[in-house]
Amino acid sequence: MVKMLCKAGHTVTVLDNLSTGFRQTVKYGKLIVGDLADIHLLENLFAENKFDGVMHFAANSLVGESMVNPSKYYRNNVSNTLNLLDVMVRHSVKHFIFSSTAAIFGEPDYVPIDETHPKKPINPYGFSKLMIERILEDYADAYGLNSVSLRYFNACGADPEGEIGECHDPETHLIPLTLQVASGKRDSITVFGLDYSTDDGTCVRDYIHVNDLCSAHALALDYILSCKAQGALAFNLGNGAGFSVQQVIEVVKAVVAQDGCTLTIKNGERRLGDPAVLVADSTQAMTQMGWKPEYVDLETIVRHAWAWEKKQI
Ligand SMILES: NC(=O)c1ccc[n+]([C@@H]2O[C@H](COP(=O)([O-])OP(=O)(O)OC[C@H]3O[C@@H](n4cnc5c(N)ncnc54)[C@H](O)[C@@H]3O)[C@@H](O)[C@H]2O)c1
Ligand SMILES: O=c1ccn([C@@H]2O[C@H](COP(=O)(O)OP(=O)(O)O[C@H]3O[C@H](CO)[C@H](O)[C@H](O)[C@H]3O)[C@@H](O)[C@H]2O)c(=O)[nH]1
Repeated sequence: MVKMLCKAGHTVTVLDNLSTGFRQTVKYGKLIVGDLADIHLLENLFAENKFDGVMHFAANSLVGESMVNPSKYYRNNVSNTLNLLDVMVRHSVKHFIFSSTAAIFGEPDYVPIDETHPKKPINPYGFSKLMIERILEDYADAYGLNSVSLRYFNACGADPEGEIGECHDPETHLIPLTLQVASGKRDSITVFGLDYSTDDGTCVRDYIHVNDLCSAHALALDYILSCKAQGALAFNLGNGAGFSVQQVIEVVKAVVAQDGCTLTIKNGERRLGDPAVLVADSTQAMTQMGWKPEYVDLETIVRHAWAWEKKQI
């Protein structure tokens, strides 16, 4: 995102406590190492800079961890976000783009999931994000803070130029985990459940390229900066097409085979809390903001992620 903004001529300041992030990935813009819990730091930062808007990605985002340590999730994702929102209000910075998630919907009543779908999270992570969406509605009414919440489905891929890519520890996501098997970092990939009511029995997800998420953020910021829309908006972001776990693994297998790499695949039990199908209806983001995902082809997404993974070996 920072790369895209800087290339578009913006001046960007990054605030990150490096709890799960990495100094070396901030190749563009200025990095300030600090925590959103530090209100004095935030006050000084906003006093010293005249920001047009804020994009808020910082969060803890491991669903399983949120079940056993909800305090961490409500403190960081809700309380620390409130610190940020309040300092914005005090300094009259009125444009906010928020990283939300498909997890706010919980077990879907229907797919594809549009913005009017009931919001019934099934874990503290999802609740923490939904709480901020709710808070943003009140902050729009009371303080005139304009915001766009972007609910990502399964974020994946990597910088198409190969400069920046995904690096989580622990890694829990299907595509990077499968690629780590191909690169030799892991022994095998386990398919979590083959008894779902889907065509091949494995879960279906909507895989959306990180650069398409970034282009949606850039459009969202333009959208509220240009005063085309006000208030607290929210859009679902996905490719609109679902792929099963087995389909993803097949695509990965074909991509890595070109480098002579292979996969060891194991069948396992269902992972707790995994809905069978999560697919987004992104019509609103397209019609209202003019968003159009560019990297819709799963093979392209996997190729970009594989190019990044190969650089990590
Ligand atoms: N990766 C996905 O599939 C996905 C899907 C839906 C939503 N999201 C959301 O997108 C955002 C980014 O996700 P990601 O996968 O890049 O996660 P990530 O953990 O790689 O990035 C989060 C960043 O926030 C920083 N951070 C966390 N708490 C902080 C604090 N208190 N102060 C300052 N910095 C702090 C971390 O150091 C890290 O650099 C998150 O809000 C996440 O909930 C991600
Ligand atoms: O080793 C693995 C890892 C994952 N999976 C399966 O692959 C699919 C995708 O799993 P991911 O963990 O890659 O992604 P999720 O769709 O479960 O989670 C994503 O969407 C969630 C919202 O539902 C949250 O936002 C979360 O942060 C985000 O990564 C799931 O069916 C999962 O069961 C496996 O079979 N084996």
